[in-house]
Amino acid sequence: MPTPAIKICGISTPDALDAAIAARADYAGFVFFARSPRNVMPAQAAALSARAEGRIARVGLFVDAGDAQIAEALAAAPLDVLQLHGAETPERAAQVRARFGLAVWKALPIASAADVARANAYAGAVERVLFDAKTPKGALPGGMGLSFDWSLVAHWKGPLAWGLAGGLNPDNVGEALARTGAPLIDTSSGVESAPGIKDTGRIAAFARAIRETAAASH
Ligand SMILES: O=C(O)c1ccccc1NCC(=O)[C@H](O)[C@H](O)COP(=O)(O)O
Repeated sequence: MPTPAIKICGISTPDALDAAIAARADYAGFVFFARSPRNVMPAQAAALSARAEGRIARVGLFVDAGDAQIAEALAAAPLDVLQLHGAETPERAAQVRARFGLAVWKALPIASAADVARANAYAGAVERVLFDAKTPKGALPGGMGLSFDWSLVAHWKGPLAWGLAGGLNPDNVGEALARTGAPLIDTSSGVESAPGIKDTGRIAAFARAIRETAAASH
């Protein structure tokens, strides 16, 4: 199995960003959502974006954001990908892609096969879907350390690129990769010591576990 792309989400400090780069992660996620313990303010995002430029791709995460909020973030911090993590429809996602001219990823909350099937509607509207765990009503829509039944997306052959998220950490990511063959793996709380506090050792261990699993499959 090829080594999947690795995304470390919820980065809010230079140390965490440097750890993701040192671990050879492909994507660093910055959360623009006020309720999140990982929320970054525009000035903070600007510094992180500049530090990341040319070293790791920058993903901005938004939850049901209007154009004005996304434009404000982009004015402060150039981004390479916009990740939509709310209830955005395929039409809204396509609108965001056209308006900002950036790759768009749509996160989908998964608890059943019907949830996975919803991904098909995003073909042509976004570059990638990210299968994540469904979180309880009223809770944050991501970054909760919850996983879902990986067999629902095992070796998914849909009409667009995809990724796996939700409750992944250095201890379980090898099994998740072996069981799903996901081409992109995303984590946030699984590489933290407390909500919003990234642990550089866990970031390194996460990437190592992924590479060891991929290498062992050859
Ligand atoms: O991380 C957050 O605080 C967050 C807040 C609101 C929407 C999404 C959020 N995170 C999304 C991510 O990309 C996470 O990496 C993904 O949900 C997996 O999180 P975790 O289960 O903690 O690894």
